[in-house]
Amino acid sequence: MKITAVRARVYEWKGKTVPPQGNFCSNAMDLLYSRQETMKTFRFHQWTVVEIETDTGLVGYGNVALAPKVAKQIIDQYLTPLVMGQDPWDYEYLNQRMYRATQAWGRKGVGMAAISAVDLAIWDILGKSVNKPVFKLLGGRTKEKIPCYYSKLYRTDLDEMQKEAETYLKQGFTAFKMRFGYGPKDLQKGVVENLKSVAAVREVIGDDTDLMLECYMGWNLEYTKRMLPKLAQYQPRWLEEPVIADDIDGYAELNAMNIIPISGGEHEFSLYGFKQLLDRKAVSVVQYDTNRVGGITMAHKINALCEAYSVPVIPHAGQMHNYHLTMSTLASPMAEYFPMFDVEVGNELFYYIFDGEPVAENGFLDLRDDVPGLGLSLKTEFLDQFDIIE
Ligand SMILES: O=C(O)[C@H](O)[C@H](O)[C@@H](O)CO
Ligand SMILES: [Mg+2]
Repeated sequence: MKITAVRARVYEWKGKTVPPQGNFCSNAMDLLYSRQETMKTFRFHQWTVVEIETDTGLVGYGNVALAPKVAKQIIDQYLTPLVMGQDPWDYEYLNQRMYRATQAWGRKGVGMAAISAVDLAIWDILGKSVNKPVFKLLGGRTKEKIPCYYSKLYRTDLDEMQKEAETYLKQGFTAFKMRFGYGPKDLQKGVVENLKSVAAVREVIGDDTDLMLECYMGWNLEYTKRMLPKLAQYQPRWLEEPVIADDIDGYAELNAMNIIPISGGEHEFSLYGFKQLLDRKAVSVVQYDTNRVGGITMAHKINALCEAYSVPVIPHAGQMHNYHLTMSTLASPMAEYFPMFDVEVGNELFYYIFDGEPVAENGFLDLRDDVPGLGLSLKTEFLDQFDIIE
């Protein structure tokens, strides 16, 4: 089998969007600007879809949501020439070829995200060529169904957050991730507001559910050290991305305090990036995203590394490319899950582009044994709400 075509298309959403409400979500820009300003950077309203065709007539789909227009340029100009005419079953060789050819500039960030999109499409083809779902090529079914956590609860009015939590508690979720709306610049008033929001959500979901807390890189080491003892009473399962991804020493210091497990990884890349996080005990939960980290080929290796280090893998964002990795390893106990919403941050844009995503029921997701490849097809229903950049 040979790769005969690679197409990278940017889907740019032009439909209705829900602007960030309230203090929405702390983030890395908060140390520079006001939240209303920083929330403008917090938009993922484009997605690049990669289609790879083979001489046997198969078509595989990959995707990338980090800097999608730049990722397209990287795919068109650098990665396509490296995979054209190649056998997709040589996926380790092809992943290494793309990774090593771009080492000078691509080993972190959008370079790896572009490689991931091509790699996902290759694995979609592999599954389709043997009529097996991708997880069956990685280790098979390790769970009857995948437990998942409801992920949203951005910081709005507390009664709105409580209503949202109640809605999804009633749908059977037993794990919830919420976002903080305040950080170091908001001083003690922000500390109080952060604690109020956690208390409000915990009050609704009860003490017998998992609660995860998301900072999205919006705090710093000093502030987090002050917050951890105050948050411990709410028994969070983890505190996510308190500092920026490059502050590995900060992660390690916070994790070593052993007050609340620190999680991260959605902004880390490659097998070596995660080896560094694990060697330095920087995180207690690894959260790579398979469409960022280097693709399925790379994520599969990281799963094995995490198993050896006894650090659980709970990939960022859910979405089918991550569910196959979670299904195929005991190192991954659960998945993140964004239900389909009006387009807000953009985490939900995936649902407007692809068909095939499983819908959570009672806090579980199922992957079918009889759907080959990644199990996705391109949705036509919302095409008129996208500008497509070929
Ligand atoms: O962990 C997550 O889901 C990400 O950090 C989100 O995609 C981001 O929108 C922050 O909530
Ligand atoms: Mg996160």
